[in-house]
Amino acid sequence: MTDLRNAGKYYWHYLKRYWFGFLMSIILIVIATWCIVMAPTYLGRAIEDLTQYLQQWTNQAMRAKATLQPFNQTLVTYILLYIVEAIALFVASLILARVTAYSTGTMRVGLFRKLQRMRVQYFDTHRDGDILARFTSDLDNIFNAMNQALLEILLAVAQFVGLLIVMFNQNVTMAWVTMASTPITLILAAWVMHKASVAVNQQQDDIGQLNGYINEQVTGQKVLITNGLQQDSVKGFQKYNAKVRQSALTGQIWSGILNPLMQGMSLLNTAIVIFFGSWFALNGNLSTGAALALVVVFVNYAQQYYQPIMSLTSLYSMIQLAITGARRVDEVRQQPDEVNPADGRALTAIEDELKIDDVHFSYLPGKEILHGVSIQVKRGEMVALVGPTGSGKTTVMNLLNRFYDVDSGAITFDGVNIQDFELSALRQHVGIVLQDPQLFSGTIADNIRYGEPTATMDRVIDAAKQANIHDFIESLPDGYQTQVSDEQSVFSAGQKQLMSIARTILTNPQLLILDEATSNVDTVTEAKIQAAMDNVIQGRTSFVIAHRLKTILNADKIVVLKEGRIIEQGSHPELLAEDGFYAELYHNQMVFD
Ligand SMILES: Nc1ncnc2c1ncn2[C@@H]1O[C@H](COP(=O)(O)OP(=O)(O)OP(=O)(O)O)[C@@H](O)[C@H]1O
Repeated sequence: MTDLRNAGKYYWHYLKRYWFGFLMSIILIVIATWCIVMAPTYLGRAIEDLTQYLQQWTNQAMRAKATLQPFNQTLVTYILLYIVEAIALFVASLILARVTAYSTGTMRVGLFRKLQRMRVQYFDTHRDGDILARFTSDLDNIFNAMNQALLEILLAVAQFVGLLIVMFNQNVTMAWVTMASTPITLILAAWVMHKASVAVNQQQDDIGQLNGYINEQVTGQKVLITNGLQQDSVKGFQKYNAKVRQSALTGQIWSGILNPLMQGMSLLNTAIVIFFGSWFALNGNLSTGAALALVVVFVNYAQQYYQPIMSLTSLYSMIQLAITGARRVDEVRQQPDEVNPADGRALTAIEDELKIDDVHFSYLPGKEILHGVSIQVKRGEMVALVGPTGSGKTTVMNLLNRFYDVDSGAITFDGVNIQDFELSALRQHVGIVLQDPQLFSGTIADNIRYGEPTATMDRVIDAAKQANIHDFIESLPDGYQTQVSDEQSVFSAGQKQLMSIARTILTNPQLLILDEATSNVDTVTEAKIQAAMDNVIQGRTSFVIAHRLKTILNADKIVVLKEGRIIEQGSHPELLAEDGFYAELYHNQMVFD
């Protein structure tokens, strides 16, 4: 029920933008419904007219007065009602198709915009495939249901209300008889629908997990091949697939029961109406024609009465998928946005110093990762973060540009808490070169100017030169205009790293964070990356997460992290003299190098 209410709110949020079209289609649907529910009364009247005509015609004295004119008139009205109904429904369906296309289009854009505003935490804790499933299967389910079911739902509701009004207008007792089976029908329907909705919810979540698994296995294909895990991968897939199959089957069975059940109830209801109608006709003081007409009209109503219920139940699995889709898409919509201060301060430069002051941080409540980390960096200095895996180096980086916010303590630029800066200004001045660089579809030039799309070609080339990748780009047949998504252009990890360094150089950040690549690159590329990093670091305040210590010997300060605590801090010679953890790490690495 909560799902239904939330889905209603979700749909209304988008439909109300197209209220005029929506209103027009509702008006047309009301007109069509009026025609549908009025038609049986004209049928009844035609029967009465015909009976009267036959009675007069069979009576010699009255035969001269017998005329078919009223019967013909009623019949023409009856036919006209169906023509108007057909036209009104056709136009309503055209308008609704347009409303659906536009509102689902807006939903897709809304979801994508939301993804761009959300906190990194969401992406860290949800699998890519599951996020993708919300764009694909969930939004498709919403679109299909709106396209095919919206008209039916509106029509069913209008028809139901219209029918009640007309029935009670015609004959109150017979109206109650027609409605007699409703409570038991509703109880049965609610029970089956509840069972189906549980299964359909499960089905969509299982599909999300299956997509997550496929995504993971496709991305990690090389790891699978090198470890000979293809068979295990298929087994894993079969496990997830079996879950989807099972929940889809359960959902289909429960949804499938609903329609035959309602058909059965409709037949039962018609039988009740015929039985009571005949009894009522025989025992009442109606003329034969009126009694006959009453039974025919209410048998017609009894069938119409269940029609809205049946059309809703036949669409039930589609509607349930759309309700579940709305829940899953709305779940994303409800996620908190990144926190941007109301009157954020502008950030133009780090003039003096950057300070990480007694920072405590946990990704998950109760599981602290950083326990009181303090680092002070003067403008233009280079700080290297070293430490065993899982010691918290990346976490410090995540806090510096507010991927996450500290639990306590503060990070300040020239004494101003970074949480007080305008978020976009902060991000603009904190450049990050990630371990695993990402290229986007477009040309190499587009990729280098990704952070500053208006940069001139001269600046792009200059950045590429500083990043030691210009010669390579020039050697390509299309140079800077080479499409990176082209199947012909597959770049090595080192080349991607260099392009990503060029991209960062172009944005000219005040603070630079380099997550040193751990991937194995050849020694020539390694030297190029090192030179590019030296270029980009030159004169800039920078944090380097170092895995190979020989790359950070010149750092102004080396900070050694272990289990989220700083255990040593100083320059390379100072730390060697201390002969502690760093010295041991260094000597061990030197042996291997
Ligand atoms: N998004 C997250 N949610 C929960 N815990 C996380 C998350 N990211 C990292 N952690 C945990 O935080 C701790 C520190 O991780 P972090 O990535 O900062 O280490 P690191 O020093 O950069 O390691 P490495 O050298 O392997 O990259 C680890 O125990 C890790 O499991």
